[in-house]
Amino acid sequence: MTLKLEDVLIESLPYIRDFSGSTMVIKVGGNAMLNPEKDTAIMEKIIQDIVLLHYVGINPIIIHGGGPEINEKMEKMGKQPKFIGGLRVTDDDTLEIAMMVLVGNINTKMVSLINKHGAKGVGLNGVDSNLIVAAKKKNQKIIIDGNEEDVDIGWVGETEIINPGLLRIMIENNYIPVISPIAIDKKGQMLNINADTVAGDIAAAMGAKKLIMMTDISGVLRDINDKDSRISKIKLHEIDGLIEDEIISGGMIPKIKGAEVAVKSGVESVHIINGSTPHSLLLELFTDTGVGTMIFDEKEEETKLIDQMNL
Ligand SMILES: Nc1ncnc2c1ncn2[C@@H]1O[C@H](COP(=O)(O)OP(=O)(O)O)[C@@H](O)[C@H]1O
Ligand SMILES: CC(=O)N[C@@H](CCC(=O)OP(=O)(O)O)C(=O)O
Repeated sequence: MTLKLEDVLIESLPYIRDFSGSTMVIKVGGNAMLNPEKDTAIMEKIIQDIVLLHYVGINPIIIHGGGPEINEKMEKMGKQPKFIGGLRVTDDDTLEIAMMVLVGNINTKMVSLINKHGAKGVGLNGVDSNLIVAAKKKNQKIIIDGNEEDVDIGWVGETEIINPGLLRIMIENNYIPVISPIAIDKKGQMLNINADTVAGDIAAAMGAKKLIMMTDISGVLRDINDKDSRISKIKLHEIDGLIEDEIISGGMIPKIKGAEVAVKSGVESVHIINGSTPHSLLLELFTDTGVGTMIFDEKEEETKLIDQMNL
């Protein structure tokens, strides 16, 4: 059945009413926004949707990734990308490349698209006004040839403090902040930090209503080889089991952990959706059809239901 435009608009009304005035953190993954042809068509569609959110009264904060672009640049420079637990092993050169790609390239492109569509974008990274203060991540234990070894993964950050003052000023003044996942430590050393981790931390610090993570897959799959096995809802207490049973692996680990941090801090729900499906963000937020995986705290849901019954 094709819905008429007026039906679609009316269906969105309760959502717009509920979301207007709230802050939403939107994490746009590198895989979601760049198609293999490297044109900016998908990125532009995502940005159009975000500008629309802005004009219906939502305060969007964008965190972007760029993993595949960093891989490509590294390979061009003769370096082999390496990941441990979903995090990039980052030596001096890799940090330079990551900053070049994230801050210099992707961030600027996204801001220019926001401006093109009539809103005011501002590019930031964790160094600006000490937005993301991090510490170098401790050595990671991994199994090599059956033996447990301690591996230094280099200039990778683990969030210590988020200073959201600058973000609040921007939102109050109608700017859309676009944040690259580069952090700074207390001695002034730059650190590469996973964009999902940053998104979870910023959503928590800003008391966001929702965190939306846009990736290249329709959500968390029970079987990674079966695209019809999407888990539509994950409760907070189910997360550890999904990691232990290795249902969730690789790049999905920092995503679900970022989601956990956000929900534990009071963010209503986190949604993992396929950003390369055009306008999936609008479908997820403004229609009755959920398109991805929603992560939430069942205890909060129960309290909300009881509150509604007592009204
Ligand atoms: N259970 C799972 N369901 C879905 N994707 C998974 C799962 N486990 C691992 N993944 C992997 O996580 C990837 C998404 O993470 P990542 O590549 O880091 O994306 P992004 O660049 O959008 O952050 C998927 O493409 C998939 O390969
Ligand atoms: C430490 C670490 O892994 N940093 C990430 C930062 C970019 C990122 O997170 O990009 P996606 O969202 O596209 O995966 C990296 O170097 O790839």
